Amino acid sequence: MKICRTKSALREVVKEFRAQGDTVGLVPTMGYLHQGHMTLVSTAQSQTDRVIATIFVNPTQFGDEADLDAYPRDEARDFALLEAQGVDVVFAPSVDEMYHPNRQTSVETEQLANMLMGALRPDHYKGVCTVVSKLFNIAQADKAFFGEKDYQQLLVIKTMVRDLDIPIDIVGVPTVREVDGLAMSSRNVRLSPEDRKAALILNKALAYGDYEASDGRTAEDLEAELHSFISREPRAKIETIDVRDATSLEVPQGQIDRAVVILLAVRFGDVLLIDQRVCDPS
Ligand SMILES: Nc1ncnc2c1ncn2[C@@H]1O[C@H](COP(=O)(O)OP(=O)(O)OP(=O)(O)O)[C@@H](O)[C@H]1O
Ligand SMILES: CC(C)(CO)[C@@H](O)C(=O)[O-]
Ligand code: BAL
Repeated sequence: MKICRTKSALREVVKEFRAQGDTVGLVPTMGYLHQGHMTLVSTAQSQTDRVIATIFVNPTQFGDEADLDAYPRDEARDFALLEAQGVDVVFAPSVDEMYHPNRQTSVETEQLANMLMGALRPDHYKGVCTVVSKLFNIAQADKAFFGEKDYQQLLVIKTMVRDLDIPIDIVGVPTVREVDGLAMSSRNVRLSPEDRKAALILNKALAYGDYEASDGRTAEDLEAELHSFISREPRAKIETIDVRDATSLEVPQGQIDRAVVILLAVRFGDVLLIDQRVCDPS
């Protein structure tokens, strides 16, 4: 496995792959890898000849300095996992390598970036779109792979690619869960044992919501029911519960009769967890 620290080193490797006629898949991550990331990698390996994983904790998508500082990192372990899985290249640049000191350009999907998680984390999706478009430009991959767990992020990136005519296919990968149902996340290691147990309420709420969605509810009713369901867990501090159209993220009008997505953002201690589920009662 090649480790590239600079953009020019990565461009050179990609040029060699292209010369051999190989297709290239890109898996962007912020490291501290778990089985969710490894599933993105194996999906990429099944669809492209060469796979590049990137590890970069992107400061421009963190509004909260403390969240950035607390973000877990273990590069040696990440490299070992990627190598064992047969990844061709890992791109792990420094912040100075990624960003010009006088950078002036950013990318934003104006509407999608500022609703839901974007309203909760101002400028978050602007930071995501900017770094992801830079990664796309550097790696020139055929396909890029993202988790459905970060549902709004996936839609934001698909929209950016559509609006800016970026020549890449975006592939969404279903959420990988622990055996007890908790969605895998790098932030899970920061949960206390009590909060780790309490966080199981999220997946239970999604199953409950899926069942209730098919029973002639409005989105507003379902949000209220999910609110009382999750509130039964005293350690859960609800940030947002939203039931939205699964493709536009608009508020659905009237009884739910088409695919909606339930989006949860709930804090346990100081850790904000997100989870989602698409429900299609039609
Ligand atoms: N449980 C999961 N199943 C499938 N894909 C996932 C899962 N968790 C993260 N991903 C995807 O992995 C990619 C990199 O995500 P990231 O490195 O931020 O990991 P993370 O576990 O989501 O971290 P955190 O939620 O703590 O920020 C994203 O496309 C994300 O959607
Ligand atoms: C896509 C991403 C790697 C951009 O920094 C990040 O938002 C993530 O890990 O989901
Ligand atoms: N997986 C989303 C990246 C973030 O929380 O910043």
